[in-house]
Amino acid sequence: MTETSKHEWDIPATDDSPHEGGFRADLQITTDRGGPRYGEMIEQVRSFMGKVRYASPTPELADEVIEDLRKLNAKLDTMLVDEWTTPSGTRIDLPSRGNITLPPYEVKDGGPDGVDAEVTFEDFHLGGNGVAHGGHVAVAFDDLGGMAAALRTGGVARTAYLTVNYRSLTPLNTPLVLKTWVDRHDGRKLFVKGTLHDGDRLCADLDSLFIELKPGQP
Ligand SMILES: CCCCCCCC/C=C\CCCCCCCC(=O)SCCNC(=O)CCNC(=O)[C@H](O)C(C)(C)COP(=O)(O)OP(=O)(O)OC[C@H]1O[C@@H](n2cnc3c(N)ncnc32)[C@H](O)[C@@H]1OP(=O)(O)O
Repeated sequence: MTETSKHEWDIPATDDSPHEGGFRADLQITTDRGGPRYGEMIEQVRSFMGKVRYASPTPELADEVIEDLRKLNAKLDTMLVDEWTTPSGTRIDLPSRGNITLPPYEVKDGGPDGVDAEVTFEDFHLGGNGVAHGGHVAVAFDDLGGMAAALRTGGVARTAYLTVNYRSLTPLNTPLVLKTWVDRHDGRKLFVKGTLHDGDRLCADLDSLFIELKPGQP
């Protein structure tokens, strides 16, 4: 981990903020980390990952891309912080909170009754035959199911099981409606259901259990 603090939006990692269990209790939700163009940077990376999925470079082009990527990786090496202070995952103004490991989604409505989001699986999320990889569908359900649980309890929960039923093919590059809601809440157990629709067509549905973490639980 390297430290830099050249800009007001650089928040360096420190050792004095204790790790309190699996998720940090004082997880900050911010819109300024990473600067005003962080979202654009994430978009470029997403677009690059999608192209890599389909690109068949000549050996010469592969050489060039490797060189360019080395330079880019070296740039990012100068500004790495820990997972609690990276903008990725806390920028609620950006799709998927700026978290590149999630398919991009926008929360249209969210509260104790559930979450209503629009998700788009992109070229990067290709499984085969032009449609989304089932694992990426599960990732979207995990995050937005976890969000429904978090918004119900006011604290972060962890996935105990996640069952996804794939009912029909999930298209790429199409805005889809993903809904999650707490079907039953029993002590620390939150039984979360969800659906993913392409228009009227059901692509997949979710049956899951999230467990509310105890204070300090790793
Ligand atoms: C502060 C701000 C708040 C607002 C924020 C709003 C914005 C929020 C935004 C964004 C949210 C982001 C959301 C992200 C979501 C992602 C979540 C993940 O992907 S998590 C990673 C994958 N999951 C794991 O790695 C788990 C590994 N497993 C464990 O850690 C444990 O097994 C755990 C925590 C799940 C349970 O362990 P135990 O020791 O705490 O609890 P025990 O006693 O075992 O279970 C409690 C009850 O649940 C049942 N249970 C547990 N696992 C079960 C299972 N698999 N099937 C059925 N029942 C199970 C047990 O039988 C027990 O039930 P009985 O109380 O006795 O009735």
